[in-house]
Amino acid sequence: MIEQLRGRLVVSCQPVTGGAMDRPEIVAAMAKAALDGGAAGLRIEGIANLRAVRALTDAPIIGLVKRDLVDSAVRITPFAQDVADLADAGADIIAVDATRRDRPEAVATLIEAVRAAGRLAMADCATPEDGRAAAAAGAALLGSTMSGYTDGGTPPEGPDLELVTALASTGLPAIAEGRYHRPEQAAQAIAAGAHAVVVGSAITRLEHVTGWFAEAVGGAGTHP
Ligand SMILES: CC(=O)N[C@H](C=O)[C@@H](O)[C@H](O)[C@H](O)COP(=O)(O)O
Repeated sequence: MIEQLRGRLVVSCQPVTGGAMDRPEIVAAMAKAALDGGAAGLRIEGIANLRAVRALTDAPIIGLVKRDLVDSAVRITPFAQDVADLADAGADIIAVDATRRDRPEAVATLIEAVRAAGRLAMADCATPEDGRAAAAAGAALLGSTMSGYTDGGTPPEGPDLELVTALASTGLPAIAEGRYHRPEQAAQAIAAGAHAVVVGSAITRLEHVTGWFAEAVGGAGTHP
């Protein structure tokens, strides 16, 4: 499963929440189009979306659930029950937030739940320390997913290639993810030691990509 992703592109098919594309059948169509375009794997949020995509491909799927909790800023797969639901819906790899922030369930508990379900744990990290802790807890892959999103400020413009290199130095496969908006940035990630690159917004968030162009010519959309 991990070998299938070596040096390849993973497309995250996560529509803007509540947007026009936010329907399982559309997520499934985006996933099929991404595979047809050369993606080796997919990253899919939500149980209904995951079931719709699983029904049409055997390609590796990274599954996650996002929750907006009142007492924690952690959003990605915060509960062991989410892990069980994702495994049941057919995720091959299960992504969990691996940042060291206040959270309802410990990172180690979530990784253990992934392993108990017979799946591979992807630790979504913000720092090299997150990666080292997740590796010690049994994660199979380390992602740079959370870099730039944990301090409440505006994230930087570009991706965090330094973190990719740091995560790769643990010896586990490092997944470059977060703000890869151009093909040359994805290629740089592989050169920096990434095992695979996840691209989301630039491929599957039509509102975002449209907004980049609309802003450039002086307009504004209704979605962020
Ligand atoms: C921080 C967070 O919650 N990231 C999420 C993780 O699944 C998604 O919203 C991102 O779209 C994904 O990481 C891909 O990144 P980008 O869309 O920048 O290519």
